[in-house]
Amino acid sequence: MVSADKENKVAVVDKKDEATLNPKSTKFEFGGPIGALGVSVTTPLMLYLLHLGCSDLTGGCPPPLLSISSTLKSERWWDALWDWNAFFVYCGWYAYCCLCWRLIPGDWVKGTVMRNGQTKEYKMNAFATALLTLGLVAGTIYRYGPLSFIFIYDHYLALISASIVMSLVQAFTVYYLSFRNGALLALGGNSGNYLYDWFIGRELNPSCAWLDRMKFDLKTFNELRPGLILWMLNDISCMCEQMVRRGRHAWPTDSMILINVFQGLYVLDALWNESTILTQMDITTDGFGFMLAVGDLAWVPFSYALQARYLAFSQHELGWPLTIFVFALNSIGYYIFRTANTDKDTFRGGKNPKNLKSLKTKRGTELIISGFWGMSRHPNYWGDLMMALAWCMTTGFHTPITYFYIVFFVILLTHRAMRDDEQCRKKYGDDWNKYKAIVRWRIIPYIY
Ligand SMILES: NC(=O)C1=CN([C@@H]2O[C@H](COP(=O)(O)OP(=O)(O)OC[C@H]3O[C@@H](n4cnc5c(N)ncnc54)[C@H](OP(=O)(O)O)[C@@H]3O)[C@@H](O)[C@H]2O)C=CC1
Ligand SMILES: CC(C)=CCC[C@@H](C)[C@H]1CC=C2C3=C(CC[C@@]21C)[C@@]1(C)CC[C@H](O)C(C)(C)[C@@H]1CC3
Repeated sequence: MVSADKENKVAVVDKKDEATLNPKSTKFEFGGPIGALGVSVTTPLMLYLLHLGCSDLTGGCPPPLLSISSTLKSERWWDALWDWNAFFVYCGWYAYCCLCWRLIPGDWVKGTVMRNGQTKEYKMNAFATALLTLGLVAGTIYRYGPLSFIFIYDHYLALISASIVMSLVQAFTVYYLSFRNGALLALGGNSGNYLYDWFIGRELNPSCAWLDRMKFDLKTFNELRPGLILWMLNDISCMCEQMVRRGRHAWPTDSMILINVFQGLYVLDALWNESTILTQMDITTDGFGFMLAVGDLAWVPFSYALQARYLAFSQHELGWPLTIFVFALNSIGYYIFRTANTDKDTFRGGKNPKNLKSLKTKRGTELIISGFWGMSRHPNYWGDLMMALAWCMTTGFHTPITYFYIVFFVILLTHRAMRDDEQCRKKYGDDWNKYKAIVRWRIIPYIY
C-alpha cells in the first residue's frame, strides 16, 4: 500500500510495495551506459571547444588551424578556464534565482497526477523573475554604460566551468538523495546501473524534506530560471562588449540587435507560458540527472548564446535585404511555434475555440487532426526549427561554427520526436497508428 505523508506530501512506501511503485527499468535510452558516458564527457568538452573554436582569444571563428596548438599551450587559455570570482558570481546568480522564487509572489499551479496518485504544486513567478532581472540590468547599463555589463563576456569560459561544477554537484546530490525512503523514481531511471541512472536521472522529482516543506521543485526550477534567464543575460553582455569595442555612442550592429530580440522573445515566451511545461515529458516522465542538469544549467545558456558571442568580436552588419529575410523567417517560425503550442494547450485544457477537428481515442483524450496539428505531428518543432535557422543566419555566412545550433537542434528534436512517438504508441495503442495514418508527417510537412 502507498500512504501519503500528509505533512510533507511525500509518499511513504512499504518495502514490499517499492518494487510495484518503482519497477526496475528494462530499457536503456541514449545508447545505454556507454552512451551516457559519451554524452557526459562530450557535453562539457563541446562547450569548451565551441567557445575556444569561436573566440577572439584563439584568433577568430574558426581559429586558424596552425594557431590552435600554440594557443592551447598558452597560459592565457588555461587561466581563462577557472576563476574563483566567476565561480562565486555564478553561485550568487543561482542563489539570486532561488531568492526570487521564494520572495516574488506567484500563483500556485497543480501539475499532472503522478504514479503514486499525488499531485505537486508549482509556484509560477519565472516571468516576474526575468522582468526584475532585466530591469536591474537595464538600469545598470543605463547608469554606468555598457562597460559595466561585460563581466559575463570576459569570464565566459570560467562561467562555463562554474555551471558544469554546479551541474555535477546537483547530479551527485540528487542521485544520493534518490535512495531515501519514499522517493518516486523515474520509470526510465531505475536500471541499477550507477552511471546510467546518475546520467538519465533516477528520481522523478528530486527533493528532500527541507525542499518539500517549501514546495520547491528543483527540476522545473532549473529548466526555466537559472539557465534560460542567464542565456538572455549572456546575449546582453555580448551586445555590451560589442558596443564597447565599437566606441562611445556607437549602436550595436543590426545582427546583434536581431539576435538579442529573437532569443529574448523566445526566453520570455517560455517564462510567460511557465505552466505549460508541467505537461511536457521532461517534467512528467523523465528523471532529473546529469543530462538535464548540465543541459539546463550549462548547455542552454552558454551554447545557445554562441551567435551573440561571435557577433561581439566579428561585427558584421546584415544589411536590409538579409535583415528582412531573417526577421520574416523568425516571425513565421514563432507564429507556427506559438499557435501550435497554444492550440494544443487550449485543447488539452478542455476548450476548442477554433473548432479544431479531433480523433477520439480509447484512452479518453482526443488528438487534434486539423490546423497546424493536421499538417504534422510536431508542428511546434517545425516552428522552433525555423527560428533556430533565423538565429544562425544573423551571423551571415562567414563561419560554419555559428550554425552548430541548428545542427544540434535538428538532432535533439528528431530524437525527441522519436521518444514521444514511442511513448504515444504505448499510451494510445492502435489509435496512435490511426492518427499517424491521418497526420503523416513527423515534423515538417512534405520533408520529414
Ligand atoms: N529550445 C529547446 O532547446 C527545446 C525546445 N522544445 C520545445 O518545447 C515545446 C514542447 O515540446 P514537447 O513537449 O517535446 O512536445 P509536444 O509539445 O509535441 O508534446 C507532445 C505531447 O503532445 C500530445 N499530443 C501529441 N499529438 C497531439 C495532437 N495531435 N493533439 C493533441 N495532443 C497531442 C501528446 O501527449 P498527450 O496526448 O498525453 O497530451 C504528446 O506526448 C516545443 O515547442 C519544442 O519545440 C523542446 C525541447 C528543447
Ligand atoms: C546536451 C544535452 C545534455 C542536452 C540536454 C537537453 C536539454 C538541452 C533540453 C532538454 C529539454 C529542454 C527544454 C528547453 C531547453 C533545452 C532543454 C533543457 C526549453 C526550456 C526551451 C524553451 C522552451 O520554450 C521550453 C520551455 C518549451 C523548453 C522545455 C524543454
